[in-house]
Amino acid sequence: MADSVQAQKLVYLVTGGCGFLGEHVVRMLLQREPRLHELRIFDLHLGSWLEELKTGTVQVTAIQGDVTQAHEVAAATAGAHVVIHTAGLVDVFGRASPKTIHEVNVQGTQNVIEACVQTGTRFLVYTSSMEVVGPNIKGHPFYRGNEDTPYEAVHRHPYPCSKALAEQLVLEANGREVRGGLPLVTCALRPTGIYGEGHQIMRDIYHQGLRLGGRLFRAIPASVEHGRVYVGNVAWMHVLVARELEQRAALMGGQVYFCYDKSPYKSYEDFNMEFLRPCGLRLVGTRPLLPYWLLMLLAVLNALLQWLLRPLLLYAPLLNPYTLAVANTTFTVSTNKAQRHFGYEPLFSWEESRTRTIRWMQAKDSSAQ
Ligand SMILES: NC(=O)c1ccc[n+]([C@@H]2O[C@H](COP(=O)([O-])OP(=O)(O)OC[C@H]3O[C@@H](n4cnc5c(N)ncnc54)[C@H](O)[C@@H]3O)[C@@H](O)[C@H]2O)c1
Ligand SMILES: CC(C)[C@@H](O)CC[C@@H](C)[C@H]1CC[C@H]2[C@@H]3[C@H](O)C=C4C[C@@H](O)CC[C@]4(C)[C@H]3CC[C@]12C
Repeated sequence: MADSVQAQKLVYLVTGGCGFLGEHVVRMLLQREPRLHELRIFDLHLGSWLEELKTGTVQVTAIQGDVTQAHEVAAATAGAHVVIHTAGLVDVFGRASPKTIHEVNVQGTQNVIEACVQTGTRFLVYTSSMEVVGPNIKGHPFYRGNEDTPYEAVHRHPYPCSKALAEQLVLEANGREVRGGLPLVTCALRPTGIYGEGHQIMRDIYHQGLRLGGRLFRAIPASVEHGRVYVGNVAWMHVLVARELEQRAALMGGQVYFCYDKSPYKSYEDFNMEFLRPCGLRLVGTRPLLPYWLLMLLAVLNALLQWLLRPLLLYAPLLNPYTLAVANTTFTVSTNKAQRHFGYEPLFSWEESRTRTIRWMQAKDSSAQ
């Protein structure tokens, strides 16, 4: 793309562009992709903040649409040079049915692939997830592994199953002929737990702490490492991959890359306290206050309550059997494949990532008061 773009201006499509990660990808493209002519933002729910983006030199086109509707995806894709597909149902709390999760994450991704083939779009970057790999249903730890580390990736939960299927579709589509006779070039990025400005789960945990008098009670051993990556660095990796995919198609096409940066290896709870402590919360206990079996019993009761209440209301607490198992299983990555293949270096240091996230939390806190 580097050769051809000097003459032509690029059209990008970002699906899920109004989501937590999607918004950062959109803003990063506008800031750091000088060859952009048009940026199409496709989402089921368009944000009002999109209006502020329409004052620049890049044509910003907001498209309200559903990835499960093939014709809507095809219409949004027609004429695009690159598709960054972040749209998805990120649900591990039982809010959506397994069927809906599959329709959005798997069929939606298939629709994006077919749209690229039918309309002649040659470059597709898919936002996959660490959960394609693990933690698996056996609770096997993945300790500072990389893209080549052997690991039994067996899943039962609808979300990781859907992400694994979607990723497989994307990678298998690499090399397919698109309209015009050239090959489709695809790759998949696997973020670990993303944090940063706009992270709803962090906001939920903060509000849970406020309801408990400024305290959170340790449920996970501090020794259980959970990989986290700053949203700005994940967005940057998406922009970089999209830029390099044509020039390095032979190397990058059909590849997966973990998203990583210099965020420290900590337990999920201890990592969150990096941002919640400056907001006045404290984590009670140097080790879990309740034994794992009792936590699992509470998690199962939450799942039962969710099922019983479903006809009346949506009860979707953070603690359920799946979230407890994931939080309780070490899963961290240590890799430099993205650096080796396309020169990725984190754009934001750990200190910058932490400061930005704290500022966002505190701004949210003050606006909520
Ligand atoms: N948040 C994380 O920690 C994390 C980690 C790894 C991977 N991911 C992946 O990153 C992507 C974005 O995740 P996120 O955390 O920003 O989630 P999010 O829910 O904030 O954003 C998803 C976006 O997709 C849109 N969307 C959902 N269904 C749609 C549909 N049918 N048609 C069109 N748009 C639809 C939503 O409206 C939303 O704007 C997902 O594919 C997710 O699997 C997220
Ligand atoms: C109630 C306690 C046990 C509390 O510690 C639960 C935390 C739990 C809600 C999170 C622990 C690990 C998180 C997941 C992980 O960061 C990676 C993910 C992959 C991504 O594709 C989607 C989000 C997620 C599944 C993320 C969701 C929240 C946790 C399960």
